[in-house]
Amino acid sequence: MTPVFEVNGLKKAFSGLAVTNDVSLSMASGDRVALIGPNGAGKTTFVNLVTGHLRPDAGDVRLNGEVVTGINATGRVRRGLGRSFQVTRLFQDMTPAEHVGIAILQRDGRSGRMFGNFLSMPDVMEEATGLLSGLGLLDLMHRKVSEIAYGQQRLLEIAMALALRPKVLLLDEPAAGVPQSDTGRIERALADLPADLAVLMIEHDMDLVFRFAKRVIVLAAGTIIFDGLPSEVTKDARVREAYLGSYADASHAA
Ligand SMILES: Nc1ncnc2c1ncn2[C@@H]1O[C@H](COP(=O)(O)OP(=O)(O)OP(=O)(O)O)[C@@H](O)[C@H]1O
Repeated sequence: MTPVFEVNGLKKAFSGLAVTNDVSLSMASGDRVALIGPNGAGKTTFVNLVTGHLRPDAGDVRLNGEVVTGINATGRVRRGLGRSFQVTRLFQDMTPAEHVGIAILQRDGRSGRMFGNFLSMPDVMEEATGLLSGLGLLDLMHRKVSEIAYGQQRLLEIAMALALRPKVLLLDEPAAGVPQSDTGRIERALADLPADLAVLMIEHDMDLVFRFAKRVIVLAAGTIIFDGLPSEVTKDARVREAYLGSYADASHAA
């Protein structure tokens, strides 16, 4: 079966320093993969190469078998690549309903002149309501973003990414900055993501990684040093040395 997402021999250097160093991996529909690694390992650079926000020096990115390396970020979104952002990029004066509504219109190529009255479009609002309801945001859908909690803003980002009906979803630290009391909501949202969606999550919180991922990829100094089962990652000598030593030595060690 053709992988839904694949990168081959991806390379990127900044000022001669290899930040992505011959990275290859593939994912199938329904995969739940965590990408971890120490600060500066190159995780964000990798995501930017995949989304089309950075151009690789070598290698290619494929979606559903199609090489998209020469296609811009918008074209990749149209081909099924979704992304939520590490830093919140929401408009404080707009509501969740408006954010998701705009994402739906963009997906359908109906943006532009229709922005003004889409809140009165039954099909758009029905879909937006369903998405926001699925993420526990129904009661807040007509409140301003500035009035809702940070954890709920992160959920809204996921709702917007899902509105684009991705086949592959990149989640950049979905729980970062969310108070402990609200991380349960994020975890539930992750558990409820569509079963056939391939999800690649960058995350530092290892407890969340172990609850979410069926496969863990470890990046260190731009190179994949481990790609395998969560139960194996804490036992791997290179991973322990590069990243997980203290975690693996704690009671979580498998
Ligand atoms: N545009 C750039 N120009 C020069 N160097 C860069 C650029 N972007 C990233 N780097 C460098 O590349 C390396 C990897 O950075 P990157 O942000 O991809 O790592 P990361 O694994 O996402 O780190 P973190 O977990 O801290 O977010 C770092 O040394 C960083 O300083």
